Amino acid sequence: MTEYNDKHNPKSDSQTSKDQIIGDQMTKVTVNNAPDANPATLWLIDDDAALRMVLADTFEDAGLTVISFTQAQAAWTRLNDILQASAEPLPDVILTDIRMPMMDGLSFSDWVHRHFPKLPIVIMTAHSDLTSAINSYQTGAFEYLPKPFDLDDAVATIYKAINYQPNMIVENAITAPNSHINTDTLSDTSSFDNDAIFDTKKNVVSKANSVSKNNQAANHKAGIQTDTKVQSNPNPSGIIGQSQAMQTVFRAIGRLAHSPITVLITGESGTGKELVASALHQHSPRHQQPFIALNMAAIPHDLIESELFGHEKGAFTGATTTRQGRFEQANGGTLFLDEIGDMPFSTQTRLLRVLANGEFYRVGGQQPVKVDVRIVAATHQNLEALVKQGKFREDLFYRLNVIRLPLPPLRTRPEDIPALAAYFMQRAAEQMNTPPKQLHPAALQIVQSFEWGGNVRQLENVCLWLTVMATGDTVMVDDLPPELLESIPSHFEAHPEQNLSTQQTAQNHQQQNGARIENQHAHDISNNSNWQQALAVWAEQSLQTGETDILQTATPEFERVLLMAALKHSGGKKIAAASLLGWGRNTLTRKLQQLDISV
Ligand SMILES: Nc1ncnc2c1ncn2[C@@H]1O[C@H](COP(=O)(O)OP(=O)(O)OP(=O)(O)O)[C@@H](O)[C@H]1O
Repeated sequence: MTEYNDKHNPKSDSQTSKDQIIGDQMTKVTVNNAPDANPATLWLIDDDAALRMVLADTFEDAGLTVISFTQAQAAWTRLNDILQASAEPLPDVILTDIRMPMMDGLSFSDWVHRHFPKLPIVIMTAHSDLTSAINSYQTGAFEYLPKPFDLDDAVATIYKAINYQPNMIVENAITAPNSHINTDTLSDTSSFDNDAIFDTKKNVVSKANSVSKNNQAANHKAGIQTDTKVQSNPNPSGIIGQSQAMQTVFRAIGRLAHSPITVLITGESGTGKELVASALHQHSPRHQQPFIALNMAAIPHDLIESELFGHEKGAFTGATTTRQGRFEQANGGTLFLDEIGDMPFSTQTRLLRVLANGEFYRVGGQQPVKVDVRIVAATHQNLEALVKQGKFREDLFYRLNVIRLPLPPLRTRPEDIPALAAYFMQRAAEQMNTPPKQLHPAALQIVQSFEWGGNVRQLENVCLWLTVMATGDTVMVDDLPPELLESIPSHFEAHPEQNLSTQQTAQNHQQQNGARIENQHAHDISNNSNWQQALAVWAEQSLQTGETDILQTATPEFERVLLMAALKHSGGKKIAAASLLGWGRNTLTRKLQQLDISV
């Protein structure tokens, strides 16, 4: 007989674990290995049996009583019974997947949060984008775990949820002065598959979460509303990124969007500070009010005060009418103060006053103006250093620095580049009214290893440049702009064959090819000591950018490398090279033609 435990009634004599499905609900007899005689109870909801089993084992090993459900609806039914005054106690925490048949995890989380606001829910999802993070937190979830996640991190998150004090979900992150967004519980999400696979017991890899058409009907029956507006556009903020660093940013936006708290976004120029500020506004309750962005570095210092606070008629020469400042224009919404480090000292003092009491005077004004504005500030400068140099007010710094959201430079997250480049190529093509171009894998490799001092903005501009300047549908290495080509180490020419001309003399061909082949070979040996690994990385990146038929792309490249090595070894002699490769002479000739290699 199957039974389930709760924390007030632990099954002390059980030393084994077994699953049994009863109807659509699976209960699990729990092994209580932990010394805690009164373990907390976790309800685990996922329609993937293998994933459920791994997670259940992990949480049991961590000392929890686990009750597993194959569907959110089964858990919902049980919670409904509890709501109808059943004697059964509530779980201490719920961990649920998002996409499941009948009822999805977000709708379930929303319902639970409305009926049991103190019951923490952790949501796991294979869709590690901003929308998933925002949606999860908007349903009142305690935490959001993008798959694949580290099981140790998942356990830590679940225990954090169990110990959490109600009403502290947002405050956790925002009330601690000068807190940075925590990256501790995140793991690398750059590679997830759509099939149910288990990498190792440590990394949970995602499954294909098919959404049942029954979802909406079931939700309707259960009186649950789903946010179809958000779901209809998969990426309304246009923020791309799957790297761990960007996951942290998404979680921060998800957590902070609903709070009126001041946020200081830091990061190099072009990392997306304004985009993130706008996303914070877009996903906030203020989204129907104005989002006003003002760049302190772009306004002459003597105009900043009237720009920010407005002025009365006659306040200064040229002030022929009374004018509202940005603060008034942003009333009810968000004011984004970009390059805050460039704000003049005197304006800093006035800003501090507005932040303190929400009031200010227009330039030349006698009456205080009261506004309700959320401030999001940004800087690429080191504000602490500016404070030390006496250029930035320390008290303003502390007021702005309540929550700091650092954005990672692009060079630290090359795994985001394929998707970003594909996105910008598509956008540029739409702008130019041409079909989108694709980066050849060799060109992409160079793009990914570039330093990107101008960060995402520079990549965006390069994609625009390529859309206009590159000739074919596929951007080859030679098509790249000079700054990228110059960045290639002198011994490395990614695809030397592209530079070979049929008009060169035979001797030139042989000499040049010999040298190029040698260089290429040296590069390959020094960089691809584990070529299978390099190939795996390439395959993963190609698939992430939505490529198909990758074998068709990879096979000629594979042959090209071997062919170049054989030619190098034979000193450019084709018959010898063919024999080194195990090909006949005709095959080699055909391959040279197919691969467009001139020897
Ligand atoms: N993660 C991202 N996904 C998609 N587009 C991005 C991303 N990050 C930045 N961009 C794009 O890059 C460009 C620069 O971004 P943004 O202006 O927000 O950077 P910034 O950090 O505010 O720059 P600056 O400090 O120079 O003002 C914009 O066109 C923006 O849309």
